Amino acid sequence: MTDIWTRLKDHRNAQGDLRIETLFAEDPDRAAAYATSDGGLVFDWSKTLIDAGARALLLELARPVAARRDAMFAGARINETENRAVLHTALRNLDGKVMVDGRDVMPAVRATHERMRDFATALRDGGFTGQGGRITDVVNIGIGGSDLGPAMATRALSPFHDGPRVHFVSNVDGADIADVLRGLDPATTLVIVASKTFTTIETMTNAETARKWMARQVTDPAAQFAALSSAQDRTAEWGIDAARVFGFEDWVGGRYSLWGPIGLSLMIAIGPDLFDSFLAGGAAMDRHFRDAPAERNLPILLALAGIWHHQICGHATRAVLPYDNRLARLPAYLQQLEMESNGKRVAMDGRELDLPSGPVVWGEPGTNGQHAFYQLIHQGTAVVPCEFILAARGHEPDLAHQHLLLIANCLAQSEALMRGRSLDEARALMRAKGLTGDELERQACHRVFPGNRPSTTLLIGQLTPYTLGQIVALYEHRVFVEGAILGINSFDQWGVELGKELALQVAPLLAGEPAPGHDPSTLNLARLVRELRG
Ligand SMILES: O=P(O)(O)OC[C@H]1O[C@H](O)[C@H](O)[C@@H](O)[C@@H]1O
Repeated sequence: MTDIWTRLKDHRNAQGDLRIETLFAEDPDRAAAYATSDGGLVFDWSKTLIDAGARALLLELARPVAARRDAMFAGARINETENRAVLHTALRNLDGKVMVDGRDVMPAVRATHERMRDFATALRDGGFTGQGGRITDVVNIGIGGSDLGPAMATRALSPFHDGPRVHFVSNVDGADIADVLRGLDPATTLVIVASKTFTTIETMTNAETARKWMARQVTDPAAQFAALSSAQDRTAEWGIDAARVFGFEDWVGGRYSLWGPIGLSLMIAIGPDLFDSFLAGGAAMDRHFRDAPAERNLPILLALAGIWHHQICGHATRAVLPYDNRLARLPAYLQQLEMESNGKRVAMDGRELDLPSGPVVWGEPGTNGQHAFYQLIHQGTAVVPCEFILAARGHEPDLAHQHLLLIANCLAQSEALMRGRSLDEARALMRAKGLTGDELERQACHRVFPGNRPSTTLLIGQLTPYTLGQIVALYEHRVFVEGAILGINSFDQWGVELGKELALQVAPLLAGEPAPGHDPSTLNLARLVRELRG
């Protein structure tokens, strides 16, 4: 562990039971000094125990990030275990020139983007039809990065939908596709098979099911399929016409792929111009990440707050709490982005990490979470740093009073987490209710909130394609910064392989075939399943 980590831990230890409120009392400018903004986004990290000393040390920790950031944007093969460049940023900076192995990759990126625009426009204005007429519904079949991004963003931007209805199928559980296809007309439905590798078993199984469903009603099912993939040989083999295949290169990681062809369903829903506005928001965040000094650099500050809470303070999880119902899928999206990227046990050079890697990320929109798990956040024994996300304006002018109530709840939660309620305050409350003596004491202790629980708030004006682009790129770069500081390769995902391999070996067991090498518990469970299936 380098000296700087030790100094940070020492600093935290020296803080002892310092309270966040004390930091505000000592520094009248704290609220403003720890509310960093760019491009209309405000990141308030004042309700944390990061004081001036911690801030200086954290910024020192971030110093080596710049070189790696520049290497990423320059197309260096920073994904070393897969020997790939990392250039999802090229998908949203369409005017640029990006060299990979001496070749400018941007003309091809722009050409695909144009084809996507043309296809989406044709679907939306009726230039492309199904065998039963105008396309009314689009079903995106994909999983992981080929699902979570477009599903999250499509839901987030529902006020901007003016195209065909868009649905998502991901799970290999037949219940998923059955529920989505029920009620759809195959003759007016377009199925998009989204898979970078075009080998993912869930996606290929669902795609086959959709093809059979389509074939029952239309004469040429393949004509109503499109594919998004970097494996164009496989899409052709599967029978999808190259005119409806939108490709991308291996330097776009699955969980970073929303900006290109994998975003087609979103483009169809909101239209190409608003999709470009989403890209512009992401590109603006890229410029900010590249140009802003570390002390005002939002991705760096989000990452440093994360490192402070997880690696330094030892808080095991982080809650993402969007006070925006349309961001309901954001926590799931961030789970893949953050946990698949930084949930590693070895550093880039193969040595075991001597610090914890990324935290468990979880969450639900407010105010719903308040009536479910906030009890633990306020009074449980574990400290859960909370990340609130909030838009000043909603999209329902007639319901502005509800939006104000939503905002009030969000601000109240972060205040309550920090402030808490002392035993004396709890006693006074009980006294006001007429309790006295032992009964007062017995009840009061349950009403104590320890407080001093950290939170940050990301505030935006309104959730639009542009601001969503800013937010998604912000989180991508935050993950990058955390990975760079920890020395992790944030762009591979070897940890998903073993389970996939074993699933193939377990399948014969379920059919009652001999399959050597399984443990007694798995054998027993497979036997019980066979019995229950009859
Ligand atoms: O897009 P695909 O190749 O179908 O991959 C879909 C997903 O599968 C894998 O399990 C990876 O862990 C994910 O990173 C990826 O997004």
